[in-house]
Amino acid sequence: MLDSVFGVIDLGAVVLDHQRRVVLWNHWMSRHSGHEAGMVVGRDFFAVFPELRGKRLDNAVLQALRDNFPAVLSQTLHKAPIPLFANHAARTSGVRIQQAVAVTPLAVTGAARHCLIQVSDVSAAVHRERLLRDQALELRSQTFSDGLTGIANRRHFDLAMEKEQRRAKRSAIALTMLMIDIDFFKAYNDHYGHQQGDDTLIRVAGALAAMLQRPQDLIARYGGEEFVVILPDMDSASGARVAESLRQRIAQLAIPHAGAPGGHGSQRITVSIGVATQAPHQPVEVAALIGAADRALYTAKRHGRNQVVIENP
Ligand SMILES: Nc1nc2c(ncn2[C@@H]2O[C@H](COP(=O)(O)OP(=O)(O)OP(=O)(O)O)[C@@H](O)[C@H]2O)c(=O)[nH]1
Repeated sequence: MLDSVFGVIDLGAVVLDHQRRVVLWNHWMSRHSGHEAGMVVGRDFFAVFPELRGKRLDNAVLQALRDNFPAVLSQTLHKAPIPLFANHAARTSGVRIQQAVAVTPLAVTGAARHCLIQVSDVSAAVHRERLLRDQALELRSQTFSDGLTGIANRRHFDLAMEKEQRRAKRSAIALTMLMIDIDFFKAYNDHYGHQQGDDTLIRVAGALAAMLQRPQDLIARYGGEEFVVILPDMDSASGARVAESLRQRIAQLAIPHAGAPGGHGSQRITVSIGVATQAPHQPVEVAALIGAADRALYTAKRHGRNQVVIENP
């Protein structure tokens, strides 16, 4: 009866004696390892699978036989320790079964301790797990990026800004932020239509993002045709230089804006930028910093747009 059970269970079962010789080898093991029981019974398990010598399973078997300790091999660390294959095609292409392996000491009357190695096929579970992880990553990136332009969204900005402000305060370094707004964008939409408005937003966002070179800099879509940039560890003068280069870059794109009031930026798409800086030893609230950048932007708009204005919080 036990033989029949061992023969049909959907699990690899191997019993080793105290010398690590194979005593029992079930049908599942024959099918997936390519070794028939007749070929392996009586042989050292680690001579059958020499690549396992000195590995985690070797250690687990030693502990079970010597110290009477059971062990479960972590699935995340040892995904496919034993060369076992679902079928011939998988063997040819070298794709192993993903395994969960447990080693259990076995007391045997009248003989030194044996151990049982159980191997289950967790390929489906691993596959499902990978799928779920990929989906979670995808969802996470959607939660933090703007659907239209692909740059960070407002939520991402809010979290990053809080974090950078705390870091700047703690490390007594400067923190600069820019608020950028496309000029006469309502007129652009009115003239070219909303679809082309969207395309232009994508182009402007891409051009601004490409100008930021330090990995710690972050550009986000703040809403509508407004963008924000966080420039950690940057003082006001350097921040203003970055802002000016961004302004020039957008003007250089030379995106026609026939709907802009005559004379403005030679009727090209332009941006106005407000700059605000938290000085190294003068931390302010995030809201105060954003407020200052916003006021600077408003001043830039009032003074004719297509320009950079600095305001301290
Ligand atoms: N195509 C498109 N337009 C948008 C989007 N979000 C906001 N807008 C438009 O952007 C325009 C912003 O206009 P306003 O805030 O009045 O300012 P403006 O016309 O840019 O003028 P100034 O900012 O004063 O230079 C509005 O017409 C919005 O409809 C978007 O996702 N796609």
